[in-house]
Amino acid sequence: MARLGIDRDFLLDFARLDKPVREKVTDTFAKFERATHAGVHLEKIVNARDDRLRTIRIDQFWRGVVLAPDDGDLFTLLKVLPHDDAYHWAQRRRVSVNAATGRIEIRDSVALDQTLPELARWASRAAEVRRLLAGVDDATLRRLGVDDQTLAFARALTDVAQLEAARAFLPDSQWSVLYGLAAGMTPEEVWADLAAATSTSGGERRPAVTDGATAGRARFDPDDVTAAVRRSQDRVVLVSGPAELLSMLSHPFDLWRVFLHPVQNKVAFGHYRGPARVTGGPGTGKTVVALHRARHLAVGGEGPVLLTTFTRALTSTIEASLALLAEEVEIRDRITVLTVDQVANRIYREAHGNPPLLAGSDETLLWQQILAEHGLPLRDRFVADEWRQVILGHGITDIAGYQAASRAGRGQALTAGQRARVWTVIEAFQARLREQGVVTYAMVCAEATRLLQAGAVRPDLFGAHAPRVPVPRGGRRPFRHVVVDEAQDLSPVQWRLLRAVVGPDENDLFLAGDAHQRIYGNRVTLREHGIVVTGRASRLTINYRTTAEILAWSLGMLRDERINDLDGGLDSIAGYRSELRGRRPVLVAAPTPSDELKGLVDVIRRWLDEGIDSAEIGVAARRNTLVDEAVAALGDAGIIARALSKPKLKGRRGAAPVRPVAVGSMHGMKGLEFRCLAVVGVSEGIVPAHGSVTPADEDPYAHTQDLQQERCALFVACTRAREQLYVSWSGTPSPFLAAVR
Ligand SMILES: Nc1ncnc2c1ncn2[C@@H]1O[C@H](COP(=O)(O)OP(=O)(O)OP(=O)(O)O)[C@@H](O)[C@H]1O
Repeated sequence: MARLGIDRDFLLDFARLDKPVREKVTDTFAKFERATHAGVHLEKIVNARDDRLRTIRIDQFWRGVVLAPDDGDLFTLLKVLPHDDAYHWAQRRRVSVNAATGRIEIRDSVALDQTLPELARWASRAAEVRRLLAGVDDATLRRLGVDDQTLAFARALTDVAQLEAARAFLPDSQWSVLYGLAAGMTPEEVWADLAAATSTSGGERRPAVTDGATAGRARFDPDDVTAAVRRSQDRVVLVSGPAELLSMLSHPFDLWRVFLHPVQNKVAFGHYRGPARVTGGPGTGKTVVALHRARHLAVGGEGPVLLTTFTRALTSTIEASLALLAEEVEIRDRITVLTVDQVANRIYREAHGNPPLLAGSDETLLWQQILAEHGLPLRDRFVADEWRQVILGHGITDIAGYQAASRAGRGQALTAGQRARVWTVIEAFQARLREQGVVTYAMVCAEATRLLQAGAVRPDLFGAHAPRVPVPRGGRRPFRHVVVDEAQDLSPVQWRLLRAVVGPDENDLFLAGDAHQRIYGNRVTLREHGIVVTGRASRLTINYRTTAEILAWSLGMLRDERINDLDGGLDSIAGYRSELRGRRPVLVAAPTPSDELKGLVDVIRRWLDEGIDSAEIGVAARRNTLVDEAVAALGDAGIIARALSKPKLKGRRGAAPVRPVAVGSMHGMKGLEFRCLAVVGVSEGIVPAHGSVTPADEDPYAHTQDLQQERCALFVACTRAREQLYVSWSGTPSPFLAAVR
């Protein structure tokens, strides 16, 4: 049966139209979809480079451009433009099937033909200039899907700026191949991005990039455009009916809902025989993948899905995105979105009532008091972490267990004698908590884990979503699947809880995270908690959020850091890239803090004058006092701003909603993004924050880890910017800026 496909570019055009035109477009294509194209008139285009391109009338002024292959099986909406532009666009374009991926690609054939001679002339005149892709031979380019016309163009390139300018007319995936190679990626790395596409599209075997046996042999029918469209999940979505069409057209800006990169697609919809993990730099779409994964598992209907992370601010952004992705009530109801602490709390409450929680500051005081009483020359933070990370984190209940425990990632070694003394202090601490009748968050988590392991938790505690499989492997648990976002910041005790909340089974745990964005002091080796992802780990490398300029600058801050992953190895920033271009970050030194705030007001005013919506502007600072000062300075200048930690501002009844500039701590920025972002107070003594770094002479290991955490917090803040980043300080700049100033 004939079907309708929507191309990514069509949706982007549609998003930019005025509402009345959008309504007409929606009407036209809803009719088109209902009539299954019979009786709908598609206009041929005179002088077209590709006669499979047609136009469709929307009204007197607007036209849609449709790819209508000869077999009439699949119609793809490519563009929606004013009448003359639509014809002009379609006349110049040629559709082809990429030889490496089998997906469709569209090029501006006329522009390519016109640019090539000039480029070749320039290249031959500048004979001493090295050709951009001199290091890559033709056979490799062909294996990566570069065809004759693009190859000729690629050979004439001498500068990456020429390639950037050619983005508008080269076929998409071939452009990405050339750009990746020009940026220093190896053919194998470029291939890895492409190869994933084909393993999700019908299971055709893909040869390695170096596989000489298949070189030059066509693997996909170059004329079968319909098959190519079906393989192109990253740019065309096939509509399953009018409801899906309307849903897509009602959220045209949210491309992530429908178009996934082949690697994202493969990871989100994969079948895993156990826990799986996806890593990737900032903005590579890990949250997007986690959301699609959760929906996919919910659609699978094997049982309830927990989608979890570590803060409430993150769960609220996840909730909002999930509302867009899982619109069907039945599917949405199968997904529970809660922080790990909320899950623990609910389990604890069910068994024991509300936990009498000890405030964090009181916990610190108690540790200090007990350490003083026992005369143990260790820092309170060290012993508190030892208790949380090692003892509660491994469910240790006696001294023998502690003596035998792995302390991987804890730094300072402890002899058996020292461990015995630490154990005594910890016992005294726990006894004091019992006397006072209070518990800490970590204890709530540990107790919830114990209850789960003892089978003492009702399987329907989080909702009555009876699993289709009556008793899953590993016994009844509240969830059949768990999807974790921002996995790098969970603590060992939280991992134990998550391991216990879902039975060991296929597709049980799915983790998304980035060790470079670890902003809390948790060091975890997942294997120790029964979560083994070996053979089921993937990495995303393309940043969809931030421009290449902002990304490269931010990555510069982490270049020499040794970042531990979640499995005892090291993570790397190699290969993260963005294909978006923009302005370089602006760095501003102010003589005094008040001058710095004046500079902040000026830059925000400039952004507002440029037409940036105030809600798309953010300000980040390390200290909460600086957050308050920034809100006040903006307020005094007549710019409405809100501290993220404070309740939302309410407008007057009937008035337009208030859209304040968001001001938050670097930690509070996690999970957010802004078109324009100012990071202020990046001065010595503030970044890294004074009290947050253990002095090197007290504990060199903790010192290094604390510094890294602070550096990561600045990195997280800066990578929230999509288009413009402004970084300022007063007095001496932060030492973290030394590498990038
Ligand atoms: N396939 C896609 N198509 C369009 N936009 C995408 C795609 N994938 C991700 N994005 C967009 O990129 C931005 C970053 O995505 P997301 O928040 O999922 O990344 P992340 O890896 O979780 O980032 P971080 O680790 O920095 O929090 C979002 O605006 C998202 O909508």
